[in-house]
Amino acid sequence: MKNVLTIAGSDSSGGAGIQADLKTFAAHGVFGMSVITAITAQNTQGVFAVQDVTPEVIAKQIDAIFDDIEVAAVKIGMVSQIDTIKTIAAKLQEYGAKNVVVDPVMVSKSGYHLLNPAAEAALVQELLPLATIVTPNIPEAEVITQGKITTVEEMEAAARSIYALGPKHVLVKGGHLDGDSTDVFFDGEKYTYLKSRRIDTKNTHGTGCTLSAAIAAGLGRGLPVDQAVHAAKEYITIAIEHGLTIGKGVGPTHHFYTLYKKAGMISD
Ligand SMILES: Nc1ncnc2c1ncn2[C@@H]1O[C@H](COP(=O)(O)OP(=O)(O)OP(=O)(O)O)[C@@H](O)[C@H]1O
Ligand SMILES: Cc1ncc(CO)c(N)n1
Repeated sequence: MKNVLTIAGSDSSGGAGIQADLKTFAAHGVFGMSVITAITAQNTQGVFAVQDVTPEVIAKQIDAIFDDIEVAAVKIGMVSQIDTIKTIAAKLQEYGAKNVVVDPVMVSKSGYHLLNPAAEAALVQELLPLATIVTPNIPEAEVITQGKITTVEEMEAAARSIYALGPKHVLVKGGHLDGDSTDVFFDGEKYTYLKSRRIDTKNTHGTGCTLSAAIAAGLGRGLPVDQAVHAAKEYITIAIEHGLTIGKGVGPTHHFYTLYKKAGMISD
């Protein structure tokens, strides 16, 4: 089995962050490991508090893993602060981490700043050059490129200018545009479009985390980047289709629908 690491924040309600990533890894048959960057008090209705983990303890968690265990891929999610970002970047370089997926998490669906706005430039400068692939949603791509994105053509232009910042591949996610949910993938030469019809649901908590974790799982299992991205898009689409009405707000997606169905554990 391949070992895949998530470096991200904890979501107490289990729909996003570390918890979504580990469920996604389990559903993909890879062994999941975690470095927790921050603890959030969060549920389907909002984020109520955040405690950042110190850079020293983040560095120790990374050392504990890389000193002992082969890491096939790394996914980076919520990184909170400039010092957190610098610590992660230095450690990943020290250990020569491969197959690095950067999900540039900035603001939660409920509007909470999970990344200190003052740390946006550090995320771009320190983490994007280390990324095998970076997966911004539209608002994140707007911050990175400092421009407005309202069409697929503007997503293409954004993917190209984000590519110029150093990542080997870019996936601009279209979940925030109206109409079909088309993601734009750019490998430095050509664009590929990952289309899915828009699923009419409120249960989309953690979709971005899940997609990036699924890409990391695919890379860890040895898939080429484009195949890992396509497989991850199929996975997130099924997970959204069978999203769970848990809590009073934006519920989580279903990580194990296909597996449970095959095992005869669910009938619908
Ligand atoms: N209603 C929907 N129907 C179909 N696909 C969707 C829907 N919403 C999001 N997606 C898909 O889910 C994936 C995640 O995209 P999205 O833009 O929602 O990420 P995000 O905003 O980073 O998520 P998060 O809130 O977890 O940060 C993309 O592949 C997107 O196309
Ligand atoms: C901890 C955490 N990471 C990422 C997200 C995605 O928005 C979230 N809601 N919470």
